[in-house]
Amino acid sequence: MVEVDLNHIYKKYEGNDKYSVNDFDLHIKPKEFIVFVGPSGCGKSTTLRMIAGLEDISKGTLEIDGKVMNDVAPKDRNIAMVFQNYALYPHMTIYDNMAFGLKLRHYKKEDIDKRVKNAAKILGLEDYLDKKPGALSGGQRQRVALGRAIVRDAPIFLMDEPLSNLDAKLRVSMRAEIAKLHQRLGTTSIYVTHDQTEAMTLADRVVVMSVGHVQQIGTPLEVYNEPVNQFVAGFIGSPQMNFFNVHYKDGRMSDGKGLNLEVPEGKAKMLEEQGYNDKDLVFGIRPEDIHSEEAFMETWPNDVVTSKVVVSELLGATIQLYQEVDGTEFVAIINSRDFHQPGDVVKMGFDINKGHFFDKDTTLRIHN
Ligand SMILES: Nc1ncnc2c1ncn2[C@@H]1O[C@H](COP(=O)(O)OP(=O)(O)OP(=O)(O)O)[C@@H](O)[C@H]1O
Repeated sequence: MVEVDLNHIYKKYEGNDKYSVNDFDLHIKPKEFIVFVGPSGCGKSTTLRMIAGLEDISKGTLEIDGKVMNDVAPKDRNIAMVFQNYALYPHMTIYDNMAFGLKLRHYKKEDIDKRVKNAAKILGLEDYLDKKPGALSGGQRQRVALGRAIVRDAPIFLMDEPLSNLDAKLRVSMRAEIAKLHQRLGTTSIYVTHDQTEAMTLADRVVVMSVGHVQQIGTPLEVYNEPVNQFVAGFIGSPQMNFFNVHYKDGRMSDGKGLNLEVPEGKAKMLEEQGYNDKDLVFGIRPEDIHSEEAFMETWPNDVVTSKVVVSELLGATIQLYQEVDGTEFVAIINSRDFHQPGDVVKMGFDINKGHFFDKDTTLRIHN
């Protein structure tokens, strides 16, 4: 199995005055599943394409198993890539589509046959080998595209938004198939997506990017529970974390309107020790850390907010309750037993200990 090193990599496209990728520094361990995630234009595809050799690296080095690859041609990097628009040949059968890359590389006929049939078995495509892509569903076509990568037996898989052309339901099932495939083959994989759910469910480690810069690298739980800054906190998680502009003073925070809450001792001490007493801050709390249970509100009576329901989305076991307090909106995920209609006035308990404070200027998370 193969490791990949991106050492302080930069990319500037010809004609642009700014770098599209800045100081990308990452060591990818053998068998790791890495996901680059971030909004459109953040530089994730560019980074992937530099690894594949489809774009030049402006500065820094790319190493595969300790060998510098910057000037090695894409075909000699031993990398298999799956694209968003599967790029299948419409006039060829599924068998020939999967065999094509191997034929170009002059593999023996028997070897090709063995590899294609094995990949078809892994992907449940055995009954479709004689068909043309036009006869297949979107999900099946995407499987063929994966099959083309599998037959190569390449030690590195690169995937650029491979599921984004599929409908929502198919995306979820293909996501699970990709996870299973990775468990089975153990190929070092790099996957690009703008969908944080895909990133969280597939990755061993996530690289969160924004406007050409890596914001945080960590396991899905690390980036969820310990975001380095407000961008990561807001980007990872759905619905997204609620943010409030508050003023903190002597164990309380207030937004100057309907929000005036007690800050538990530990958090208050942390803020004061770092010089944040009597300062403006951003407070962030995830929807699942806002509670409707009486017992919670009795325990923390000074962290209860009275709000008005704006939208109530019933998801089954839970409801996403969008609410408003003096013009400030927030969302809570609560048990659907506590169902409420728009217009209802409700009380919600904020679990401040689970929340995060961010420096207003640097946007960095304040922590011990
Ligand atoms: N061929 C190119 N020439 C000039 N600039 C480019 C080129 N390709 C990408 N860029 C610029 O580089 C930046 C990063 O683009 P990139 O495609 O890597 O982002 P991305 O995160 O993959 O976004 P998306 O999900 O929209 O593809 C963007 O500002 C884009 O305009």
